[in-house]
Amino acid sequence: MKLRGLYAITDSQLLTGKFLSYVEAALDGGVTLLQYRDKSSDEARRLREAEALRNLCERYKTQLIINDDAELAARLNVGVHLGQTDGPLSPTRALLGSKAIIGSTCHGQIALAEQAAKEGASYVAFGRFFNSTTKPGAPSCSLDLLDEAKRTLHLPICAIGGITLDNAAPLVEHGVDLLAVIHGLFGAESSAEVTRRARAFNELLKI
Ligand SMILES: Cc1ncc(COP(=O)(O)OP(=O)(O)O)c(N)n1
Ligand SMILES: Cc1nc(C(=O)O)sc1CCOP(=O)(O)O
Ligand SMILES: [Mg+2]
Repeated sequence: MKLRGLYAITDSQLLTGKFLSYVEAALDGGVTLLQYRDKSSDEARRLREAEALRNLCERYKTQLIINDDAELAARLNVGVHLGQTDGPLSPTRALLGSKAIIGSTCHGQIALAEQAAKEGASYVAFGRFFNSTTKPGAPSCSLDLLDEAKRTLHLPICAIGGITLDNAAPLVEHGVDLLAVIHGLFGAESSAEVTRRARAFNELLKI
C-alpha cells in the first residue's frame, strides 16, 4: 500500500479533555496515519491511551504509529516513528517485522533519508517547513529539498512543522505524500472543525 494522505499527530497538552473525541473527529474526516506522540514518562497512561487509539484506528482502518517507543509499538503490534536520537532503525525493523510502518526524522538532510532507506524505513520525514508552535526549535527545512528528495529517494515523503490548510499546497506541489500535522488540525475550536480540516487536507492531496 502506498502511503499517502493526512498524518495526524496527537499532542497531550493540546488535546487535554478532548483527546478521543478530537482524534475520532479527525479519523472521521480521513486519516492515513495517526501518530501517538506523548513526551511524558507516565508509562501506564501511555499504554492506556495507545490501546484506546489502536481500538479507534481498527474501527476506522487507520494505521497507528507510536512516537519514539519501539517497545510500546511492538507490544501493540503497530508502527513506530523514530527521530535521530530515538534508537537505531535496523534492530527496530527486526523487532517489528517486515510489514510494520517505520518512519524516520531526517530534518533537512537527504543523506539522513538515504541512510534511513537503507536501514528499512517505510517513509522519511522532512521538516520543519514553517513556524511551529508545537516544536519551535526544530531545525528548518526548505521546499527545494523536496525536489531533490523526489529525484533521489524511492520512499513516501512526509512533511512536518507548522503545516496548516493555508500553507500546505506548495508542499503537495513539490511531491509530498504525507502531511504531518498537529496544531493545524487539532488546534480547532470544535470537533466538527477538526473533521472539516481533515477532509480539506485530503482534498489538497486529492485523496
Ligand atoms: C512524522 C514525524 N516527523 C518528525 C517527527 C519528529 O521526530 P523527532 O525528531 O524524534 O522529535 P519528537 O517528535 O520525538 O519530539 C515526528 N514525531 N513525526
Ligand atoms: C513533532 C515535530 N517534529 C518536527 C520536525 O521538524 O522534525 S516539527 C514538529 C511539530 C509539528 O507540530 P505542528 O504541526 O503543530 O507544527
Ligand atoms: Mg522522537
